[in-house]
Amino acid sequence: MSEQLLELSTLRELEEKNARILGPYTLMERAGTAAADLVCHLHESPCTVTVLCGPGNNGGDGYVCARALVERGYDVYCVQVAGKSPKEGTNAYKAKQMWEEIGGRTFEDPYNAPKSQVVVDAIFGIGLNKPLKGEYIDAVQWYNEREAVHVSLDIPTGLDSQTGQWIGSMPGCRSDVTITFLAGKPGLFTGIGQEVCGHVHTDNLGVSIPLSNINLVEPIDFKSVLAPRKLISSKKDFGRLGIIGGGKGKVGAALIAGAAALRMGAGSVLVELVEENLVYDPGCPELMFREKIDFSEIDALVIGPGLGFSQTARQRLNEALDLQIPLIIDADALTMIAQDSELTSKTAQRSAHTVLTPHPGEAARLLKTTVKDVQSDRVMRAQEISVLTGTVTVLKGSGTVIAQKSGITWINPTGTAGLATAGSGDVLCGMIGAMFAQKFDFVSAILSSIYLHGAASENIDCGLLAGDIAPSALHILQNLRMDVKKNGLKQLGELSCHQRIASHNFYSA
Ligand SMILES: NC(=O)C1=CN([C@@H]2O[C@H](COP(=O)(O)OP(=O)(O)OC[C@H]3O[C@@H](n4cnc5c(N)ncnc54)[C@H](O)[C@@H]3O)[C@@H](O)[C@H]2O)[C@@H](O)CC1
Ligand SMILES: Nc1ncnc2c1ncn2[C@@H]1O[C@H](COP(=O)(O)OP(=O)(O)O)[C@@H](O)[C@H]1O
Ligand SMILES: [K+]
Repeated sequence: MSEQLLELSTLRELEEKNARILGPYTLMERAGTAAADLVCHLHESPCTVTVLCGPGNNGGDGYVCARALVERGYDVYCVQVAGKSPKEGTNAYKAKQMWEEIGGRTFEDPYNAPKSQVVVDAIFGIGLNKPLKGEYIDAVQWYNEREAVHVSLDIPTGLDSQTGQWIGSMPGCRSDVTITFLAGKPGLFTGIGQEVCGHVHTDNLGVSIPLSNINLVEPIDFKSVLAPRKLISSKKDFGRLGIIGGGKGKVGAALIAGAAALRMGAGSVLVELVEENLVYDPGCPELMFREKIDFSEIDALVIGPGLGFSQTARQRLNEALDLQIPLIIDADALTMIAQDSELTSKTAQRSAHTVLTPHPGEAARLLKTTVKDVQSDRVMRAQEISVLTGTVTVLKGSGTVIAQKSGITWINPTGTAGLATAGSGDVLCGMIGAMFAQKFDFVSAILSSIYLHGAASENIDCGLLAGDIAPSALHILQNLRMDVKKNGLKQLGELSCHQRIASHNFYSA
């Protein structure tokens, strides 16, 4: 099963329930100890560590972590940020007392702490409910400026655990690693979350986690795509994808999508260019061109890349919406739907699978709002689009959100700024189309494409060409298929490909 991401209200319920079952202080002791384990893993030989502690339970986790590290021979200092001690009688107060009982040293000003190899952010966690001010901002600045390994407990201070945005206008802590407790939170993986959390380790603190509507995409979510192909098979078995694009002067997008679809295994691809003429693409001679695709010839359709807004484009979109085959709607086709309420309701009435792949600008058009508003709560906005249009919505960007109208939602953890290059969205819709043409179940078709598209950019943050993405995604897919063939599906649940790449990169640095 993939990793569950819990919303704030569920986390609070879980916290209360387990405090009743286990006793109020147990989870804090487990969280702080898990954090100490992680620090020891990151820096095996004892070193100097400074822990910034806030006034609440996040700070309490920090004091426990500090004590556990001293017990293992580390030289540890705590900073009571803003001079605020935890309230008497709270768990955090108890944690601080136990820290003092072992002779732990606490400063009020982080600048008095000695140079440290590891700095720990235990200022605020999920309880932050208003913008940081005064000495809290100073402490965050101190943290970010240290030349050290940066570790956040539960969530980087300042980040909204739901939305992945800073609370208020001031930026918060930026970390190399975040150890998050009980379960992941959506905000760690979307918006600026992915950038400021570093690698995220989840520790469930020995507690069983309830099923959630929000999950992280992992290879186990698309196991049907990971089965090897049968030896005896023909191109017909892998379906025929149609792609409609090619508005005036915009031929490239449909060709990029078509080439990506072939790479990802579509048996064949037909391209229709509504306002341009091409009989042959020298860059990808495998593509076949049709003046007008006969819809009875195809198994799935992508419409939108470079489509333009001509009368023909609009008419083809209208016809496409009537089809009873999977439909992937991208780019200009999304804008047309956003601007025409009849097209929107026609989209919502479709009975076959429909996938919308808006970037934040297109999402804003669909919801008649601003890009800023879309980015302020990506999970919520993706869910709103999927309810409005009755589709699966893929809200692209760092931490792509995939929302079904039933409310089931995923966040994709793969991808880098290397994907911020012309045509990478065209590649994605071609990849999704290819998976539908091959008749994988719709969840696997969508999640595999998004995951592999992102993973193809791993370790590359610039200079990637759109045309590089699908070959690299295919390589990763082949490796995953080989892994599954050799070791079975079980190991996928234990360690995702992304985690494997990520942990390898970080720990080997
Ligand atoms: N949920 C759970 O079951 C567990 C929670 N634990 C820790 O507890 C944390 C949550 O603890 P809390 O609810 O005490 O919250 P925090 O420690 O995040 O915040 C503490 C308090 O600070 C105040 N505050 C909020 N924003 C502020 C601001 N801008 N300036 C000044 N004060 C502000 C609030 O009154 C809040 O209650 C988690 O993030 C996690 O680290 C762990 O101990 C393990 C178990
Ligand atoms: N910084 C980033 N981190 C992760 N993924 C990104 C980033 N920037 C872009 N992407 C991905 O690249 C693709 C860009 O799509 P889109 O904006 O439609 O581009 P284009 O119109 O050029 O094809 C999307 O899949 C998006 O999720
Ligand atoms: K924190």
